[in-house]
Amino acid sequence: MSTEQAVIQFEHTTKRFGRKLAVSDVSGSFPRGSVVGLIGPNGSGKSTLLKLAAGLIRPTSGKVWVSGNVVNGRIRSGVSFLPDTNSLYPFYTVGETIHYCVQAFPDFDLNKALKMMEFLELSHGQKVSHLSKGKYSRLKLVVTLSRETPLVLMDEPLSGLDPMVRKSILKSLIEFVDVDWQTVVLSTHEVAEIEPLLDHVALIHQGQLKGFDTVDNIRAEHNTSLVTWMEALVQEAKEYQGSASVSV
Ligand SMILES: Nc1ncnc2c1ncn2[C@@H]1O[C@H](COP(=O)(O)OP(=O)(O)OP(=O)(O)O)[C@@H](O)[C@H]1O
Repeated sequence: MSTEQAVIQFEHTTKRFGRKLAVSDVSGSFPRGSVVGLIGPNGSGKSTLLKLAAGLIRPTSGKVWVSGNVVNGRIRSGVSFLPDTNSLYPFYTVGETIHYCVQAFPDFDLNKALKMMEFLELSHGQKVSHLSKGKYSRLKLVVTLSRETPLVLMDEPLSGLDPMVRKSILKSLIEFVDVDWQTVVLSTHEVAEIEPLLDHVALIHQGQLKGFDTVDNIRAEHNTSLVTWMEALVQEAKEYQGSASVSV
């Protein structure tokens, strides 16, 4: 895939935290205009890959390209990032948070935010520190998805949302994304729940990219669900490691 077609490109990207190898020699491209699911077991390196693409951390070696430019530091424009931590100012109200975003991000679409807030039943006067976990997660989604950026990165966007509603919430919010020019990459453990929303899926295991394909191909060629595809590849990787460790 050429750099023009790819919105994110990893080129032998490695990230170490001290002695811990979090991402190991990942090479691959994520295409423009799709919804990509980053899946893998706990601690496999999903968050680290997203942070590398957002420029929040730097690779130990190798490169990361976003929209054709090498990532050298935090990207303020062109990328909207939803972290898996509590990232909102607790002393603001919901309305003040939105106002802050309008000031901070020239690409913030206020009309979109207001529509999402209405749909998600968020009231302007509520203080962020008083929001329930679910409402807090909803506000994070509004803040992230209201930005008109070519790349939207979301780390565990379903966390904190009530299992009864999270699928319908995410489905409705993804409809606010214009896949003609925007790409969404989201990490999740809830593979089965989000399968219908995804165009592509990338499987990360022990810091390595073990699989990348369209969801349609996985269903057609492997005649299986994403969960089964993921489990088979993880098992294969474990068996390979087992056989490699006994060979001399
Ligand atoms: N700042 C850090 N310092 C030390 N180790 C880290 C740091 N961040 C991540 N790691 C380690 O790197 C590995 C990959 O972590 P990462 O958070 O990227 O995985 P993940 O797939 O997002 O996990 P989860 O699904 O549990 O959120 C883990 O072993 C983790 O403990």
